[in-house]
Order: sequence, then structure tokens, then C-alpha cells
Amino acid sequence: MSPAGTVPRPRLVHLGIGAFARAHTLAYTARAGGWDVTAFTGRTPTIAQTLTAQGGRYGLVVRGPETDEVEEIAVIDEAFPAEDLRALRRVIADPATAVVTLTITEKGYAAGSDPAASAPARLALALRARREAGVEEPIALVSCDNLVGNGEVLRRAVLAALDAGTRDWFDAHVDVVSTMVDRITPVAGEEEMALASTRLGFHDRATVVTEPFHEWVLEDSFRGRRPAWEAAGAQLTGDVALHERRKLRLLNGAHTFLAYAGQLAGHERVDQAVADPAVRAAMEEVWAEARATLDLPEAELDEYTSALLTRFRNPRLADALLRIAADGSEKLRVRILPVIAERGGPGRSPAGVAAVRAWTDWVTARSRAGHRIADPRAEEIAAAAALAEDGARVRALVALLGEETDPEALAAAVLSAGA
Ligand SMILES: NC(=O)c1ccc[n+]([C@@H]2O[C@H](COP(=O)([O-])OP(=O)(O)OC[C@H]3O[C@@H](n4cnc5c(N)ncnc54)[C@H](O)[C@@H]3O)[C@@H](O)[C@H]2O)c1
Ligand SMILES: O=P(O)(O)OC[C@@H](O)[C@@H](O)[C@H](O)[C@H](O)CO
Repeated sequence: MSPAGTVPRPRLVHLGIGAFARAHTLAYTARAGGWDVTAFTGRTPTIAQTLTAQGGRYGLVVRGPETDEVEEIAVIDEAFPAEDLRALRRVIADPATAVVTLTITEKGYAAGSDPAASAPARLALALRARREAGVEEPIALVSCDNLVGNGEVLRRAVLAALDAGTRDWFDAHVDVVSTMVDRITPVAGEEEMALASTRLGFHDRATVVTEPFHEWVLEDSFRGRRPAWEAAGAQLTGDVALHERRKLRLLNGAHTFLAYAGQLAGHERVDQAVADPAVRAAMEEVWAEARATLDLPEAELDEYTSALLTRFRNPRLADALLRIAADGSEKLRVRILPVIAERGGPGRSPAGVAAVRAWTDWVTARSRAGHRIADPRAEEIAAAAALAEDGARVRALVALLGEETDPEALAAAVLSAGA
């Protein structure tokens, strides 16, 4: 509550306080200045408790190829667990709030009306509270997850969970903004927490470690207030789609390929996988196919992939392939299958097929070794991986990837890729 007569500082609400949000979205917001943040976890409450205990601040370790820079980020002034709907309703209905950013992972956008299980459903309830409070300033919902058209995906998921009255109110009062986000953010460990604690002078248990590179391209469609993110290097544009496709197909597509092919070749980290000549050559094939689907000048694509290679090679970032391997059934649909489809099918996309093959091989080996696969379709994957007959196993796994590419044709190509 601001003292009588003073204008409250504008507020941003963030849903999903994972490592990436702390390294990217919240760091940009801190640098833009002038805004406070109320942050909610996406699922488990732990990080909200940790942040509350340390006054919302945390250390950002920016790990270059040779040195670390450590910065304190102090932009969060309230943190709550996802299930605290009362806090979410209160803060979204507050006229000081003008922006909601989200990093809830690809699977977090599954439409659903149960607020206990669905972030969009929680947001729908909170938007109803804003309408009932009579707030007129448009609020912007800004998706920062690795999805094509992430704004549209978010809009559909929220609309599906809204009551009729708020659905009628929505267009006049809510902007939904697509963004392309980029900053490789591995999982921080004890070493980084100790480094941040020593440099910043408090016991930091919410440290994040990230690379020096960062990029954020946002659709320029805010009717209400927003932080001056451009002051922190963000780009506002009329066309995010091409940026999204370039990043998802080249960076994330290669990451997904490396996650499975790299681990199958015995590597644990991205830098190790790209140092393996066979894995690297296969990744270049994935790039060649993805590049052919992108309407960008060759020189620009050369520059982009060469910069990516430098980023992937950063040995001090220690980005675990296992982190990237999570949720493969969601990620292949976004990063690899559209390339196969646009190339004209599996027959014209051997590298895309090799990526799918690497996923089927890796989930099978890992599941048979007794591990639960981190994936929203974990049970179906385990059941498929247990099938003894290869054809049935691959068909069952490929069927979990949706219909973007004909599953029968894709499964047949995957099977013959391994023959
Ligand atoms: N880490 C990166 O390098 C990176 C870079 C660009 C974009 N991203 C985006 O950020 C997302 C999160 O990555 P991270 O590194 O912060 O991971 P993380 O594991 O540190 O955090 C994941 C966050 O998502 C929430 N979440 C998970 N499942 C959810 C669900 N079903 N519903 C609602 N919330 C859910 C978690 O509670 C947590 O807040 C990625 O999935 C990706 O879309 C990450
Ligand atoms: O974050 P995810 O789980 O969507 O994907 C794993 C990585 O490909 C991803 O985190 C990249 O590191 C990131 O997208 C780089 O900006």
C-alpha cells in the first residue's frame, strides 16, 4: 500500500519463478528500473519460501568462457506459491499491476480449467477479479516460454478457462504478447551459490548461473504501461514470428538433437557433445535442414549458427544434456517436427528423422534402465519403451508426438534410419 497521496509504483506479476525467469525476464525488469515484482511459483512452493527468506534478492552469476560476473538482482518484493490464489487475485486486481510475464514451461500451457493444475486457469480466475474490481487499464500477458506463437498459445489457454463475463471483457482489457527469449541457463549448483553468497554478502539459495549472451524480442502491442525493457537491450518489433522460428529451430532444435544423440554417444554436457566430431557433424545436418525452412539471408544464418557454436562450446557453463532432454515429447513437436513437415515429410528430412530416432533410442534405454522419464507423457513413454518388438515400440513412441507429421510415415523412417 502506498502512502496517501503518492502514486503506487507499477507492478509486474511473474508466474513460474524458475532459473530462466531469474536469469532473463526478471533481470531485464530489474535493469529497466522503476517496477516492483510479485512472483509466483509454477508448481512447487520451495523457491517462493527461499526468496521470501532472503528478501526477494538473489545472485546472478554470468559465466563467460574465462570469468564470472556476479550481480545482485533485487526486483522481487513478494513471492508466493502457485496455489496462493488469494494473493494472485489481489495482485492482478490491483490497478498498479499492468504486466504479467510467464515462464511455466511448454507443458504449462495445456488448456485446463482446474486452477490447482493449470496456470492459465489460475490467471483466468485472477482476471475475473480484475474485471470485478473495475480496473480499466489494459494488462499485458507476456509469454516467455520456448513455443511458436507463445502469445497465441497463452491466449487460447486463458480464454478456454475464462467465465463468460470475463471473456466478453477480455479483448478491451487484456493484451497478449508473443516474445522470443534467449539466454542459456543451466541449473546452478552449490559452487555457484557459494560464489554468489561470498561476493554479495548474504546466504544466497536462489542463485542462477547463465551465459553473457541474452536476447529478448517482444511484440510491440502493449496498450498499457510496461517496463522500459529496451533500456536493458530488449527489442520491440511488429514481427516476432521469424525470430521465434530462427531461435527454436536452430538453437533449441540443435539442443534437442544434442540432448539425445549426445547422451547416447556417452556425453553429459553440451560442450562435450559438440566437441565430438560425429555428433557435431550430425548437428550441422539438423541445422542445414532447419536453415532451409527459414526465410533469412544466408549470411545472417551463417553468423547466427557460428555464434551458437561459440555459445555451445562455453566449457564453464556446464549445461547438462539431461536438463535439455526433459519434456522431449513436447519439444520435438515445436523444434523438429515442423521442419520435417515443411521439408515435405520424413523422406526429405533425414536429419530430422535422426533427431526423432535419437529421442526414441534414448527414452527406451533410459526407461529400461529403470529411470522415470521427465516428461508430461512419462507413463505412456515407459509403456511404449517396454514393448519388446521394435516396430511396435517405435510406432507407440512416435504416436506421442502428435499429428504434425504423419506418425506412420515418421515411425517407418525412424525404424529404417536405424537399420
Ligand atoms: N533454461 C533456459 O535456458 C531457458 C531459456 C529460454 C527459455 N526458457 C523457458 O523457460 C522455461 C523454464 O525453464 P527454467 O530453466 O526456468 O526451468 P526451471 O525448472 O528452473 O523452472 C521451471 C518453472 O516452470 C514451472 N512449471 C513447471 N511445470 C509447470 C506446469 N505444468 N505449470 C506451471 N508451471 C510449471 C516451475 O514451477 C518453475 O517455476 C523453459 O521451459 C523454457 O520454455 C528456458
Ligand atoms: O528450456 P527448455 O526446457 O524449453 O529447453 C532446453 C534448452 O533448449 C533451452 O533451455 C535453451 O537453453 C534456451 O532456450 C536458450 O535460450
